[in-house]
Amino acid sequence: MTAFPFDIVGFDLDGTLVDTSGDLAGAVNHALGVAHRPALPIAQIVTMIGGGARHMLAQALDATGGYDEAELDFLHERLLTHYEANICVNSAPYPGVITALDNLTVRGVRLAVATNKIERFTHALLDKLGLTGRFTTIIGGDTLGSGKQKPSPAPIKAMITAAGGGRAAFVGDSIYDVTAAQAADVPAIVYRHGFTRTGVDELGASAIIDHFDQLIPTLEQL
Ligand SMILES: O=C(O)COP(=O)(O)O
Ligand SMILES: [Mg+2]
Repeated sequence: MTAFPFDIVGFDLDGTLVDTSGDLAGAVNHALGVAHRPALPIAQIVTMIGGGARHMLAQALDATGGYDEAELDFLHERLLTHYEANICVNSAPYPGVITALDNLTVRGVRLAVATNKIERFTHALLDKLGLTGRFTTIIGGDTLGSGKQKPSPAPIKAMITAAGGGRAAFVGDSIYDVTAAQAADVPAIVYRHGFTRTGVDELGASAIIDHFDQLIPTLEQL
């Protein structure tokens, strides 16, 4: 067996490792309910995920009549409280994720997460799914401070450093992931069935996978 071409494989969380659409949509619709606004369909809410919870809520409020900053602040807190209490009611890894993580680990690859989800929620969700121990490094949306979320390359660079350095690839589902990875000079692989407003084929990824059983062969060909 020839050496695997990557030392580190980093992953986005929402829409890449885990289908969190049910619980994120539940939290958005809870906040909309607090504001006496109509619920939105999951299919619409998934297009709002990727830039952090506050950005997701701002788009949902825009779609239901607009908002001011004070209202966004208040409803953001309510959304977070609801989400924390219901973080893994309807969230599960995508098909083939666990096997792909196993097979990368067998090849000696270090695994990492760089997500825009708040760090404590990231740990809570990965803990509930029994996945935390698989990752050498976990970088959340607030880990590096404000202004340093994806699409900034900062989380990808910090992830690589914290995971011990070496050749890295990043797997994500949205333009935030592709932009961040490319700015960090790391190939971006996009999972087709995640959450994205932009068409997957227009994201400019180095490769697209339809199923996680394609991840290792795809990485081997980059
Ligand atoms: O919390 C979000 O909006 C997105 O999180 P992600 O970076 O794991 O997709
Ligand atoms: Mg995502």
